[in-house]
Amino acid sequence: MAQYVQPYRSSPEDRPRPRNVSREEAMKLDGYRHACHVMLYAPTSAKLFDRVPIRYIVLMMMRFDGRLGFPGGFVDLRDTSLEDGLNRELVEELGPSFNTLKVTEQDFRSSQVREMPQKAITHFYAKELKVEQMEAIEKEAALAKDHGLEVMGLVRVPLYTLRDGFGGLPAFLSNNFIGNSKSQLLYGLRSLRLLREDQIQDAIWCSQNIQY
Ligand SMILES: O=c1[nH]cnc2c1ncn2[C@H]1C[C@H](O)[C@@H](COP(=O)(O)OP(=O)(O)O)O1
Repeated sequence: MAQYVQPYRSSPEDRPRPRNVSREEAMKLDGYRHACHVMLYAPTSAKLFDRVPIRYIVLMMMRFDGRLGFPGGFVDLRDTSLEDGLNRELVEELGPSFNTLKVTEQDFRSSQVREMPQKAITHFYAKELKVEQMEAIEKEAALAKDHGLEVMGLVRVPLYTLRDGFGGLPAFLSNNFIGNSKSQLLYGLRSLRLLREDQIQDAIWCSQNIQY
């Protein structure tokens, strides 16, 4: 359930940055809420315009607040584990597939602690699927409980950069992202080697320096 939180009044540079912690350390910290989100991805041989390789389908969503983020949400560790709580959120946001297609501890990638706007730990997961599973999730999501409410729609992340130097991943990165989901996306692309480091750096640079 989304909660209203007082907006930031400080400039971005003044805000404390989230820090990486191990899963073990994260689980020992007191006084923090835990949120879990997952990057679902699937290798594909599809080509845009029969020419530009899509390479991977990577799923994010447009949230109720107009920002991009990954599926998932807050998990109450008093009555569930991180992964059970995450799968429950996924059923609400994406549909019943996640009663069987479960995200597990093996899909865990990282934890980050933040102090503002409220003390929270964000746990990030990534799960590889087959194209057919991904397409089934996309179809099913329109019938999920949260569709049109907390989830305005699923989006695929373009991993290519078009000839104009901005279309594709750079333009996508210039959107507004919730919390640390943009750094989670870049971390996921990097650590799973869905893109090379130079491709990621170029896309970040173009997203900040070129606008069409
Ligand atoms: O994709 C995300 N990556 C990191 N942090 C995220 C992401 N999406 C939301 N958040 C933040 C925002 C909130 O502080 C918490 C939980 O938000 P949400 O997913 O909207 O969860 P509820 O529906 O409120 O349970 O994580």
